[in-house]
Amino acid sequence: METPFIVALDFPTGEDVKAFLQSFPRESLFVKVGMELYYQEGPAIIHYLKEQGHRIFLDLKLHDIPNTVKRAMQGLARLGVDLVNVHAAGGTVMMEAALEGLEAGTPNGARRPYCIAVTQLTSTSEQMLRNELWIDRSMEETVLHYASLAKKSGLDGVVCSAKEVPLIRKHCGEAFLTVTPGIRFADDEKNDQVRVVTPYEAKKFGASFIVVGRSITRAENPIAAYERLQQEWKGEEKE
Ligand SMILES: O=c1ccn([C@@H]2O[C@H](COP(=O)(O)O)[C@@H](O)[C@H]2O)c(=O)[nH]1
Repeated sequence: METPFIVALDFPTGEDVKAFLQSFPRESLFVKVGMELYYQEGPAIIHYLKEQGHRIFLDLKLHDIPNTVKRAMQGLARLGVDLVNVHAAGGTVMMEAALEGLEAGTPNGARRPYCIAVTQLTSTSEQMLRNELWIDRSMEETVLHYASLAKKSGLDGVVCSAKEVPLIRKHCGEAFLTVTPGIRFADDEKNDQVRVVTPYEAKKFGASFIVVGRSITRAENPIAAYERLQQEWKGEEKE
């Protein structure tokens, strides 16, 4: 899945996506389709993006009883996306069922989509963890525990903040994928994100992939923002 940059296509319609992608006429991107877009456009948007040569992270964060997740994953595997996910909070039996569904649904000769688990959303703070979710552990301990459950279930990696990557790498190994949203340039608004890092910091923490939405999609010049991302990843942080 070579490029480390995943562009979150958080748009309400396929037409908006097409208009946005016109800025990148010659680029084969790694894009993320989330709930906003998929719930409106369904499989058609996946077929369109595949035809255009883009790689796809279908970010639907499945979290349900094991049988439901297994059957849903069986259908998603047929779409031919590269990466899908679940919530680790669904537990190991649910995560194992997700993999079984993906394996059953992957067409002969194709590679099954990578499957990763959300540890804790990057919009969650340690205070929310304790006061709302009643998880009486630090953010790092909680994220590491959920990552360990994902690894034990056979998943390929996790969604986490880049801040937690060094700890996860140490315990789950270098091959375990860390896909990290909550990315902002130093001069950006955080919006609803809490555990935020810059692209430069994410690289230093060792993230496998960074997921970038509004910093590119809502930029005045998305191409310039994408190029800035590439520069920062190479180690050149803008002052
Ligand atoms: O913990 C998570 C899991 C998923 N996301 C998704 O990533 C993008 C981030 O968008 P920005 O505009 O760069 O904030 C968005 O699609 C989320 O659904 C996440 O942010 N955190």
